[in-house]
Amino acid sequence: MEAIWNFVPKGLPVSVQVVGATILLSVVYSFFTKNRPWPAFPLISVRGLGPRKSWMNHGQEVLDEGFKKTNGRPFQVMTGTGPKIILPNKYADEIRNLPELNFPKAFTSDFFVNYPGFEAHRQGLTHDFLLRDTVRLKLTQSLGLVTKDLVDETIDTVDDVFGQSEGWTTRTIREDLLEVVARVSSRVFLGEGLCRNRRWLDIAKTFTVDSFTLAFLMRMAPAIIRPFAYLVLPHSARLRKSVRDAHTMIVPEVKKRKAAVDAARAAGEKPPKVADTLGWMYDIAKGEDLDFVAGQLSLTMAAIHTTTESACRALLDICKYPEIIQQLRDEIVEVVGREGWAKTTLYKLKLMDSFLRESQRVSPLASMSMNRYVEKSITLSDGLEIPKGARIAVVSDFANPEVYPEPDKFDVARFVKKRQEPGQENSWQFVTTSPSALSFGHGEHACPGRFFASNEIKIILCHMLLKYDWRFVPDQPEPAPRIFESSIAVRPDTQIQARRRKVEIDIDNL
Ligand code: HEM
Repeated sequence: MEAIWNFVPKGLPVSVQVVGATILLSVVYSFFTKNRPWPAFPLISVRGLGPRKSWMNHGQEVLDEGFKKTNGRPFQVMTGTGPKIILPNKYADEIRNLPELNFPKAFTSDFFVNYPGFEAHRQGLTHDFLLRDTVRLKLTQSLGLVTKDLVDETIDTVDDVFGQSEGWTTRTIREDLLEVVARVSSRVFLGEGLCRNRRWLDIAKTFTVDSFTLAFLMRMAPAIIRPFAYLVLPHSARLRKSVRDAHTMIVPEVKKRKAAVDAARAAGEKPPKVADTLGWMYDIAKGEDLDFVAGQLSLTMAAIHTTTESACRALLDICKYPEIIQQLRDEIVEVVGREGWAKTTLYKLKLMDSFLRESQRVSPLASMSMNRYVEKSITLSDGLEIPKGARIAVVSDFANPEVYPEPDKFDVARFVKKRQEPGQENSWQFVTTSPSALSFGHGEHACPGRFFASNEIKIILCHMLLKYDWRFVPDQPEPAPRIFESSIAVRPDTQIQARRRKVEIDIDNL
């Protein structure tokens, strides 16, 4: 130590010494924490940029280039938080249930879980069962029970958001659908009171975007200046306020439920039946004192923007292929008109189901899925070794002509036809995952909320298609998506037009 001080010029002010020491420590820290690429996998970059910038700004091009360069072999990309190994789609089935692969840890470093505001992400990492089991064991088992709530809230919300005008009005469609989905989902997540609470709806709508944007911007910054970036970026203050406000609203609800359950137990009675995720989460926690606010924010994050994106793309596809709308309306009038909102109605909307799957195939939310963290080195059946500590993802295969003949064509009935083949009835539903359909992931961690999302989108679309005509804004170019890393998103300023129409059936009173 004394030897180091011998290099420091005599008489240097202490403040300068401190600054110097900080810079030196930063360089040493960056050197040791720099995420190095894995030696056995080619690292891909494009357009003469570094690998990190290439991935952040031209993710899709990097994936195309990677497979071209390696002739379809695995390669790696450099994300803002280290390398990620990209596997070709053929590995999807083989890795889907491997116990060596961890789902939540794949996102730990992407979301800075130790910073205030990222509690929901931390919750997913430390108690991932809470969300998964609440959705899988409670919500999905209660889909029949919650249909009425979904329908009631959709009726009010769609009218509130899109109005009664019989002339064409221009809508910023992503924002509008986000409001609809936030309200309809919150009805089932938090009950009738909070689902219309303006502050909760703002949180439900902004929390995901703020946390993803903040994490993205922090990933762009070199590791050493991330703490400063966190302090100055406005998203972090908004995120912390959202968490505080969510506490104020949700904690009293949790206490109410806890009191009701405790009172019933004390009286030797069965706890009251609940039909919202807050109550279900409390059940799943089995007395463990978990952070239910983070749990709700986590649920909101998993559910609302994904569902909004899918509904939005479906509507854009209706504008792009206007001949579809009459076919979909005919089915709604026939099935919903005949059966109302019976338990099997949504299952019987087979053209709508096929349409949603085709929409997701042609415009997926991301060009890869199945993000996992490798906890223990694995060797796959063809000898491919994936090292412990690596993060991996599998590339989607939505344009494979062997699975999807004429893959460039939008065929609204593609999956109705597939389901009519012998033994294929259940293999091609919107919610069925497979290596060639990774929009909901695949295997043990495939999205447990997809059954709920499917019902919710169908109910919302039934109302929007019967009550309104839809079209692109005349003379405006077709809205292009926004691409970053591997995500493909509808631009927030995307506009289309709506016009109220006469309904064929009284869909509000079935
Ligand atoms: C169309 C809408 C949705 C899409 C496209 C979607 C997509 C996904 C994807 C790609 C995954 C990762 C799967 C994997 O890597 O294998 C996932 C996981 C998850 N999703 Fe969804 N999701 C949607 C809606 C929902 C909804 C509505 C909920 C809750 C009600 C939900 C809850 C979850 C949960 C809890 C996980 C984590 C599963 C685990 O920990 O094993 N999702 N989702």
